[in-house]
Amino acid sequence: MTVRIAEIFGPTIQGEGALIGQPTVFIRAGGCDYRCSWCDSLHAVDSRFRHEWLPMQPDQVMAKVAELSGGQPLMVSISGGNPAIQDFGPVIALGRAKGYSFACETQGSVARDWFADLALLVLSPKPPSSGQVTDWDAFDACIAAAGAARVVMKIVIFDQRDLDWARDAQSRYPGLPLYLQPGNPEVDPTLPVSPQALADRMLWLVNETVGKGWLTPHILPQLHVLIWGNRRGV
Ligand SMILES: C[S@@+](CC[C@H](N)C(=O)[O-])C[C@H]1O[C@@H](n2cnc3c(N)ncnc32)[C@H](O)[C@@H]1O
Ligand SMILES: Nc1nc2[nH]cc(C(=O)O)c2c(=O)[nH]1
Ligand code: SF4
Ligand SMILES: [Mg+2]
Repeated sequence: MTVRIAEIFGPTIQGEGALIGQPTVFIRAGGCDYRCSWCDSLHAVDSRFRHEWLPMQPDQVMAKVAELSGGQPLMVSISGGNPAIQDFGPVIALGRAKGYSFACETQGSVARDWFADLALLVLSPKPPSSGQVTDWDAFDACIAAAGAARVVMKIVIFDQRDLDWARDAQSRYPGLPLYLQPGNPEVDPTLPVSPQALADRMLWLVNETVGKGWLTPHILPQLHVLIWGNRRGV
């Protein structure tokens, strides 16, 4: 069985959420069941780019990961698109046998049994600004599928409405560690990103959460955007 792969890149650092700063290689799956208005990875979502997505066998995927990591087993981050619309079980089994561990980013719309084989499942339900609607039953199924694996929730915030929505999500899942990250409205890979604008969005988010007595979330920027802007493959 092959998987459709938009890109495999690294080693880089995990720029978002619970593993921020950790060296990792990314496997970006092609194809998504969502169409978020502000998606920063359209080259792995929009069918206009479908011709760039390569069908790969699990051993080909892991050979590329090993080449990029210099054969050193590290954390592999599976993202997309939505990797959960495909079967990454064989890739993860092969990688784990070679000493790699795996984290996966998904919106929580499709549950997979291979979630239980992850070192970390990052569930990133989409707030109102995305234009998508969360199916909480599907989200619950993702948490159940993860079993004993570590699970966190990461929510992108563009505005006050998103923040109110995130607060509801947190009260729905009080046991899930919550990571908030400011939304990046400038996702064109050919245009520069303003570090000051990134800092301003972080400041707004900190003031609207910590400053409003909301004390439990982790609030983090997209570190890779700060370093490399919207460049692909970093
Ligand atoms: C490109 S998505 C791929 C994985 C999966 N489809 C998902 O959304 O979780 C990876 C992460 O990037 C976040 N993201 C996408 N576009 C963004 C933007 N414009 N600003 C900030 N975060 C963004 C998503 O919310 C998600 O947490
Ligand atoms: N460095 C880096 N960190 C990331 N964290 C989540 C990413 C993603 O697109 O899923 C991402 C990415 O594309 N690059
Ligand atoms: S779910 Fe993720 S990959 Fe799919 S459109 Fe939204 S942000 Fe992009
Ligand atoms: Mg990204």
